[in-house]
This record gives sequence, structure tokens and C-alpha cells, in this order.
Amino acid sequence: MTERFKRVHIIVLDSVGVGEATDAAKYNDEGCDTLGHTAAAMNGLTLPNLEKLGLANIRPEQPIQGVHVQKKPLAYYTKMHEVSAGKDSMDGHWEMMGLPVLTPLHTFPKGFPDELIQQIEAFSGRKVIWNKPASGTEIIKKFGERQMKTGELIVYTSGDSVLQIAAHERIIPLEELYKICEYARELTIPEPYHLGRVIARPYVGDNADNFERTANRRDLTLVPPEKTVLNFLQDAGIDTLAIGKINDIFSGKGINEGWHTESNEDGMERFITLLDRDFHGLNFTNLVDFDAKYGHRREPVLFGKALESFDRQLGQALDKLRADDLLVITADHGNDPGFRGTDHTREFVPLLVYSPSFTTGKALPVRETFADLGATVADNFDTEKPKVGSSFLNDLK
Ligand SMILES: O=P(O)(O)O[C@H]1O[C@H](CO)[C@@H](O)[C@H]1O
Ligand SMILES: [Mn+2]
Ligand SMILES: [Mn+2]
Repeated sequence: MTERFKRVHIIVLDSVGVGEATDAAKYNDEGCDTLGHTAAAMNGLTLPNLEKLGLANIRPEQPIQGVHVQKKPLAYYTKMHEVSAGKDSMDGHWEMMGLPVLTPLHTFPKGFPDELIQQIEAFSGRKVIWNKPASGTEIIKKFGERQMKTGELIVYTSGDSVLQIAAHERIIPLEELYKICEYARELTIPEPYHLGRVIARPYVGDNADNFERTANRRDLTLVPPEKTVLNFLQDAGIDTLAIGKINDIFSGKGINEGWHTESNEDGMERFITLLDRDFHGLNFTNLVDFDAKYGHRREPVLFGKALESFDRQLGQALDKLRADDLLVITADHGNDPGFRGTDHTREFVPLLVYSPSFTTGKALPVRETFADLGATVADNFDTEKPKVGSSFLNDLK
């Protein structure tokens, strides 16, 4: 094998954007800044490990309260712009693996057409309620007690291309919910729907005051229409490991082994465990709590605490890295907890690239597409290259 790094570990801090993208206005997202607003809400973030890698160096002109620019950052650093039409997780992750989503997926701000709802009702034998955009935690507060009595399905959407079904686990058993979601997934692949995702949103609890969503969430994503870098690696016999919702986002395509996780902490524990494994290839990890638990909920202080907790576990991971490891820390979009609404925000994402073999880090040019990351991974393992993206492997000295 001719690869430079034997193991590449990508950690996606889901929704941790680093400031508005150049096309933010098109998304009505001018002024968003996930990291900056989170740091301000915390009166400063304590992120010693991200700091020493060079997190603040990515945007010295926009200080991140509490995180300092390093004279000698350990990592290569920059930010990446998205070329995909949407700002959802699917667009972001597919683009990272060389497959930008250039045709916009459809969103349904007024709810889904009656025809689709009727098909779901006929299949499930359950009535559908709501069928409009909503925050997932608010909608179960509003309709959960009613659902416990009637067994109706709570269908909702958001600014993303998603159809979500919230269901109390005791009233609509998980297996049944998954079947209904799979049916809805089949119906919404073709036009006029062409939906990015159908998501099962189970929850538990006795009443509106203590309803809680569970880790049994399932994301049924469109199957990538073309091969991604994950396929190129797999085709070349190189390991592809996935932690968190990566497996769902790629519908399992190109992934040899995947682990669902319960939380960021759980995801990082799995990540750290895998550092002891002698694999050869890519470990692609997504930490979704930033997004699902704090970004959409517009909870900047909890968002900040989650970053600090990640940073502590990152410290343990850094201690285990070997000279021929490459660690990449990035994100898939923004979700500014200090911004209006409850949707994702169109932002640049961070790119920190570190190996213990580096003597020092440095600035990399700003990336025009997330696909540069996939191109770099393909370059490292000398596999087929994605059509989009330029490798920065040779910039890493
Ligand atoms: O409000 P909740 O249910 O967390 O849903 C959010 O999570 C979905 C997937 O990221 C987004 O489309 C948004 O609707
Ligand atoms: Mn995401
Ligand atoms: Mn989200």
C-alpha cells in the first residue's frame, strides 16, 4: 500500500458552523454564527484541545470568546464552503464524500399533499395529525398526550427536506413506526416529493412535562445516486467504519461496519475504542447532539457545554493517535443556537487536520467545497477520485 496515512479519522461536529457562508443571504441566514454566538452565550468557551489545534486561527478576524489564536497551532486549519443546494446533513455529508447535491431537494413548508397523507393513513390504519413544520420537542408537548389516547401519527416537517413521524413508543411500537416510515420513504423517493429523509422520532414519558425522545430515532435517507468516496475505498478493499448517523446518511452504501450511538459521549467513547483497533482505512464519525439536542432547540449554553465536553474527550483521543494517523475535525452545516427560528444555518464549516507526525500546523486555503475532504481521503488511499473536489494532501508537510 502506498498510502501516507494508514488511518484517517473524520469527526463531524454536526452543525458546528464557523460563521455565515458567502451565500447565506440566499438562505435568509445573514448574521448567523454558530460558534461565535455559542461562545458569547457562555461568556467564553473552554476548549483547550480544539484551541491548541488552531480552532481560533480559522477566523482570527472574528474572535471566539475564550478561544485564543495560537502562534504555533498543531493542525492545518481553514474553513470550507458548501456548494450543495441545501443545508441539511445529507447534503453536507454527501458533499464531503465527493457527491454534492446540486438539485435542490423539495421542502414542504405548507405540509405534505393530501394524497401522500391519505396513503400513509391507509397503510398504517392510523389518522395523521399536524402535517406542518414544527420543532420536534414542541410538537410532542402539544400532541403527545392526545396521541397516547388516540394512536394518531404526528407528522411534521421543517426547513429541511424531511418528513418526520413522532410516535410514543408505548402507543405505536417501534417496529410498527419503522414500517410506516419505510413505507413513507418508498412513496417519497420520486417526484413530486423527492424528499431527502424520512425520520422516525420515537419518544417516551407519561405526560407533556416529561416526554423525552429516545435514541431509537432512524433516518431513512435517499440512496446516494452515484458512488461516493466511501464506495471507492470499499471497492479498493480499504476499511470504512462509521459511528453515529453516518450509516443512515449514506443508507449504508460503502460502509463496512457501523455503530449507532446514544449521545455525543457514547460516540466519542466508541471513537476512542476504535483508536486501539488496527484498522486500515477511514473512520467517519458524526456527533449529532450539537444539532438535535441544542441547535434546533436554540439552547446556546447547552450547546457550549456539549462542545466543552467533546473537547475533554478529544484530549483522550489525541493521546492515542499514532504517527500514521490523520485526524480531521469538521462539520456539515450550521445551526446557530443564537439565531431566529429553529432551522439549520448556511455557514462555513471548520476544517482542522492533524497528525502527530506534523511538526507544526499552518493555514490551508479556504476550501470552495466540502468535497475537497473526500478528494484528500481518496488521494491518500490512492483510490478512484471523486468528480468534484481537490485534494490538499500535498499541502500537509
Ligand atoms: O425539531 P426536530 O424534531 O429535532 O427536527 C430537526 O431535525 C431534523 C433533522 O436534522 C431537522 O429537519 C429538524 O426538523
Ligand atoms: Mn447535520
Ligand atoms: Mn438538524
